[in-house]
Amino acid sequence: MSDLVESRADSTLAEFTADVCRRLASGLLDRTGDDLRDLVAQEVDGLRAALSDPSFLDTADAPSDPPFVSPKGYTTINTNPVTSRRNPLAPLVTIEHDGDVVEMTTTLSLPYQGPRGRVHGGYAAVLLDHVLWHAVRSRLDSVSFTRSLTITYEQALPIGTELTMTGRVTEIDGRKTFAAGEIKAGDVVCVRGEGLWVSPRPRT
Ligand SMILES: CCCCC/C=C\C/C=C\C/C=C\C/C=C\CCCC(=O)SCCNC(=O)CCNC(=O)[C@H](O)C(C)(C)COP(=O)(O)OP(=O)(O)OC[C@H]1O[C@@H](n2cnc3c(N)ncnc32)[C@H](O)[C@@H]1OP(=O)(O)O
Repeated sequence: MSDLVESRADSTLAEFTADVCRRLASGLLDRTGDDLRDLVAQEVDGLRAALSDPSFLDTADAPSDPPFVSPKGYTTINTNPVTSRRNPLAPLVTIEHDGDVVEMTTTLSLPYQGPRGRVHGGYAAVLLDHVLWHAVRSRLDSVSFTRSLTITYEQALPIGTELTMTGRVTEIDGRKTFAAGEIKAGDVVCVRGEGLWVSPRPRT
């Protein structure tokens, strides 16, 4: 990462706007009528205040995902639908590396619901893909892509409860890296995943 291409205030405004979008996306699914109107009005007021008076925004913390100029000279924004604070599709997650194990936590709200009260299985796969990719990435110098991912849904994965995703590499064989992990709600393993990540063939 190198030069910033936007002021800190503008990056903070962008992330504040993404948070507004997250709250609206949830509110649209659990509020109706006047309750929904109140939420929309409150968020619109917040956006207006943030635009007209920068001191409205809490700038104590540095923006999580400011755009930057990459070492290759491209202006880059983290678009990732799991981790980017600037992408309203991404829930707020923490990611920590502990030796070879990567741990990610998040709590998912209604926009991620499949069956009532349960996380959509496809999004559970997204979370596992991401945490396993991080585990793979931490062991390789090269880029790698998910080639296969097998998901086993053992228990309902709850909405509104903190989830912990863990991932670890199980084998490296040339361009192939195998990884496995799980998603827990509390102490209960709800979803398991295992897969293969392949680095592209070196250019000849
Ligand atoms: C890039 C940024 C880096 C910097 C990062 C820095 C900060 C990070 C910040 C933010 C995060 C950024 C990004 C993270 C994003 C997402 C994370 C999740 C990951 C993804 O979301 S990623 C998208 C989905 N993914 C794809 O878009 C892949 C599409 N695909 C391909 O692009 C090709 O498929 C490719 C190139 C992968 C391989 O192509 P290929 O032609 O080289 O492969 P080939 O067929 O040769 O297979 C090779 C060997 O695997 C064996 N093999 C194959 N299948 C097997 C199986 N099922 N089981 C056992 N073995 C298997 C073969 O038998 C052979 O083995 P052997 O070599 O021993 O013969």
